[in-house]
Amino acid sequence: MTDPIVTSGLTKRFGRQVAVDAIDLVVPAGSTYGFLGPNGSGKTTTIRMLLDLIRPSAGSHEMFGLPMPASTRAVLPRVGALVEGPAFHPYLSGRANLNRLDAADRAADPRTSGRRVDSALDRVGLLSAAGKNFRAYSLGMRQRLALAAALLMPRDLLVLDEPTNGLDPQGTREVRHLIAGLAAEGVTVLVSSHLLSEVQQLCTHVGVMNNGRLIAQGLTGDLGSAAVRTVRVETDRPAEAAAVLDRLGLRRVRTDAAAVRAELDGPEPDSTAVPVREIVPALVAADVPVLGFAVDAPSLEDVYVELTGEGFDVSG
Ligand SMILES: Nc1ncnc2c1ncn2[C@@H]1O[C@H](COP(=O)(O)OP(=O)(O)OP(=O)(O)O)[C@@H](O)[C@H]1O
Repeated sequence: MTDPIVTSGLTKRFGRQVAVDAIDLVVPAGSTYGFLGPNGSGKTTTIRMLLDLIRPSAGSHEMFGLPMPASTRAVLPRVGALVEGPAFHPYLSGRANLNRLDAADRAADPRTSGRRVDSALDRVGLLSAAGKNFRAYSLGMRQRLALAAALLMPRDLLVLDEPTNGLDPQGTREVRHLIAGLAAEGVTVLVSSHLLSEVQQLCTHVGVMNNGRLIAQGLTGDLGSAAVRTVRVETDRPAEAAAVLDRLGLRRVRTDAAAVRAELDGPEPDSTAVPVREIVPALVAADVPVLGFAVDAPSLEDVYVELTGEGFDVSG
């Protein structure tokens, strides 16, 4: 199957600032692709270029194998998008707002409009609040309505920019569930997020943006295993422990008051990696008291921090 999104050197400059810097993004068919990165890293700008809301400064992209923006009219009906929310009318109900949007879609059959609108409202859990005025909606309800708007027609690809922004934990879980359900139906989903835990739970693939560049991309599981494992030795003699780890050939040995940490292996499978089982005996042989010992497998968070040098808001 053709990949729904393939970009080549896609670039956007605002004046002198390079917001998106020559990225080669590949969103495979059937994937749930988590587009991760800190605020300002270029995710929204990328999404806006993909949807032809702004024109790239350089590079190109294809969607479903068709060149963009030349094929916008053929491609966009296959794409549901949640980007900066559609303009909802504040004095109309949620349902009336969707009715308007549905009526404006030339591909939508007016005879089945009511059914489409109700089913979209139901999917996002807004059916019972459908009659309320939009302006009485909470931020979370507005976000759900925007999602419902993206789901009015069946889509091959959904592009969701921070869909859980403004949602409470319950709402976040529901949106995650909804996305998982759509993915299970075969819809490809590109979802941007600064929430690592969200991406880890939901996405088959991950791309990490930093300073406008796509610095990593691949299967969610592979990204974690590409990073190094670390060893942590708790001891009241950290300097001596550090000397032992150093001698064994561990990398980036660093100490604090009560522990020593070091890297066990490099990013690639490495035949020169130090066997874990040799570490504690070597410490004991050097008379270093070992009060605790752990090998930490890297999480996606470690990879992210390693790649971007930034902390991550994992709690949301
Ligand atoms: N229309 C614009 N004019 C000038 N600069 C812009 C414009 N849109 C975005 N930028 C800049 O481009 C950079 C990338 O912004 P973008 O919104 O794509 O990041 P992001 O990763 O989506 O972050 P966020 O999660 O905060 O939306 C930022 O430095 C931003 O200030």
